[in-house]
Amino acid sequence: MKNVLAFKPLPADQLDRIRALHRVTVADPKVAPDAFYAALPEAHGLIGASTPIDAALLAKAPKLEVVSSVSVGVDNYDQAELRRRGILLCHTPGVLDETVADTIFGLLIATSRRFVELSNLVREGKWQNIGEDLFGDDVHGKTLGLIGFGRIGQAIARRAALGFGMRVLYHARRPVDLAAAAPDLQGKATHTPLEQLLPQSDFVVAMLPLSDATRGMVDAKFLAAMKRGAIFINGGRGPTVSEPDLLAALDSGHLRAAGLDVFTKEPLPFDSPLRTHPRVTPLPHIGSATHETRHAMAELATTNLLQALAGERPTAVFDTSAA
Ligand SMILES: NC(=O)C1=CN([C@@H]2O[C@H](COP(=O)(O)OP(=O)(O)OC[C@H]3O[C@@H](n4cnc5c(N)ncnc54)[C@H](OP(=O)(O)O)[C@@H]3O)[C@@H](O)[C@H]2O)C=CC1
Ligand SMILES: O=CC(=O)O
Repeated sequence: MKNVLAFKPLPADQLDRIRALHRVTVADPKVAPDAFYAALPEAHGLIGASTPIDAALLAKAPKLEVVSSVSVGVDNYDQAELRRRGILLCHTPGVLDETVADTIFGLLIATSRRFVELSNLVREGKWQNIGEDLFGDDVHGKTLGLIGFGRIGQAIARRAALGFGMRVLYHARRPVDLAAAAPDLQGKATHTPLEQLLPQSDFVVAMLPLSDATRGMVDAKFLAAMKRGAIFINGGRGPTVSEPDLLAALDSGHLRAAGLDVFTKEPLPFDSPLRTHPRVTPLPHIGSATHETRHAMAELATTNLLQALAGERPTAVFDTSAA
């Protein structure tokens, strides 16, 4: 029997799976720091999400064998330190792709058709004639530029190309072998250099992991290269975008709107201009937040944890060798 520290609450059925084999403490360091730090020195496994796990914290956990994240993105963890210590890092790729792609498509439609602004008109009792000044723009038939074309990017491309008749261009460091990875997208998504993708796209969606290479990638130069009147959506990680540069591009009228599920600082600070900007649709990082998908993520994270603690190779280990 080993010691597991859940740093976020887990669904009851997944906690039961762990409790059948191990001792479990549930303590979120932001909510119950005393209980969390009391359990840390004896913990063999950590499971949870959205909490930075840095070298100082890891130093207080000498027995740790595995960190199992209920997320696909693992930028919150000190990967180099985990690798140095030989601690496995596990995550939840694949099970959330369709749900996140739905969220991103919701943002495409909400921004282009001005859902929030027009819904507020109704709520405020200001619905009169809907004249040209309140019209939106079509989504179907337009050009989508995807920055990041991994599991989730491809699920977004599928909706765009097969459902909405959009032309799909994508940027990633390497072209994807569509015949092997996504045969249904063959001939429907084109690997395109950034400098050609940006001026052609009516919508640019960033679906990037956060790394040294992607931090600040969407900056003034990137935004200036976008087509005038285009819409920018960020579903990856906040720090891949320079928020001041994005605000400047919106305020100058160069960009028509932005849809943002992720921010440099989360929760979004109350004084952030992005919170109330009339042409920004902000969401509270809910890409994967459905009952079904959050449960599937917790289930995969639990499986990863139990496999690691049993000395087996977990289903979804994140490769920290590049850290
Ligand atoms: N908003 C939300 O709730 C959610 C957000 N996310 C975020 O989305 C990210 C992507 O998830 P997923 O699709 O599963 O990840 P994948 O690893 O499958 O895809 C990542 C993509 O980004 C590309 N990429 C990586 N680095 C660069 C770079 N420097 N320049 C250009 N392209 C790059 C990769 O291609 P290549 O390596 O060839 O460059 C690949 O196409 C997660 O890491 C997470 O941060 C995930 C889930 C939910
Ligand atoms: O942002 C969410 C994730 O799974 O990564």
